[in-house]
Amino acid sequence: MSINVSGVTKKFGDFVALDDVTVDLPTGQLTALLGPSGGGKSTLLRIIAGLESADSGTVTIEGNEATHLPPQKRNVGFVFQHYAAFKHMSVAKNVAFGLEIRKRPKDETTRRVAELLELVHLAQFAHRLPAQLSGGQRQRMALARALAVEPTVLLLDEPFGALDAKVRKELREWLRRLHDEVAVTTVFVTHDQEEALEVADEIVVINDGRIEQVGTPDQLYDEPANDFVMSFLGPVTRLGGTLVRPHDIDVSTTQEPGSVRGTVERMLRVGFEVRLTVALEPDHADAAESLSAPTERETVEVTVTRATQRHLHLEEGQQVWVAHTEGARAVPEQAALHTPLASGA
Ligand SMILES: Nc1ncnc2c1ncn2[C@@H]1O[C@H](COP(=O)(O)OP(=O)(O)OP(=O)(O)O)[C@@H](O)[C@H]1O
Repeated sequence: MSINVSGVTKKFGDFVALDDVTVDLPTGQLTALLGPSGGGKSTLLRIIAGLESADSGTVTIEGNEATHLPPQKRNVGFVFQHYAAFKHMSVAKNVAFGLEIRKRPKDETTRRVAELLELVHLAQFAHRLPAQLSGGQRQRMALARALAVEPTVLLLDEPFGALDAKVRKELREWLRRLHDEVAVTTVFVTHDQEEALEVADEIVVINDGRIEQVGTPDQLYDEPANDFVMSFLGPVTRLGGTLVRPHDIDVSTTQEPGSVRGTVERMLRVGFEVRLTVALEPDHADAAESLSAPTERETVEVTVTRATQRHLHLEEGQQVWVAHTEGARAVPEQAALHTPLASGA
């Protein structure tokens, strides 16, 4: 195990930012720390980097006890959301900086910088100033600079967070390819579930200073440990006291065993899929209650393909029956959900 965090607690005054966190981050992999804002992701990353110290617990990097080592002795590379480049130095000089202060031979530095600029596809911009680069190019320069000193571990704190959606998407595909080429153990912070699912080998879900689940993207998506992880990783809806993904619900125009009757209230076509909002028939108990206090009908979100919609001739106002698909992942609904349901996210 490359990075081992054991029993780490961090408080800011009375506020517990990390609560007895233990996790192993595997060597050579790309791991995402994923969770909502304020959950403690950056604090954990900064403790691994040595930029913040834990109140208790230990950090080991490649078998070396690092808990009390200063950042420069941990051999980690770090990239922040807003990268502070040396404004008056060329891109090549910025990348060379770490090698020069380590007094590496000049020809070695020149060769290494050329290699790195090639790797991050900035070779043609070597002599530009950072201000003459786009935001995405600047972040690639930041990565080259962090990689220059051959860190054991690369730590990225929302590296693409300040960029627009299109560039962000390009850069995360690029990061995945870069990691496949360089294979340095990389940990990156993100609050974007799509980014984590698309890029990471392993995801650590952090919420309220605690780890909710650790697993591969498939494990987290298919076998969420609890309602929080399930809601955070993709759209969910409620049916029969459980949380279920909208595409894990079958729609039928005839009654099937165990199905619930409802009416298609809204139908929205989004690309290749069709999203239905089905208002469920209240059961007898609810119906009796609603006589005294009329309440809104319970609705369930269902996603079907265009082919299914056409085949069943589904339209608004139509009566349908809904049921969990066989083998659907359904997590019992808890009294209080940690986050609002993210339907259609
Ligand atoms: N230096 C500090 N002093 C006081 N509170 C802090 C400090 N740093 C972080 N916190 C608090 O600790 C909690 C966790 O912060 P952290 O930055 O680790 O969260 P995060 O999951 O990275 O969130 P975000 O995605 O918004 O960056 C937050 O509530 C934050 O306000």
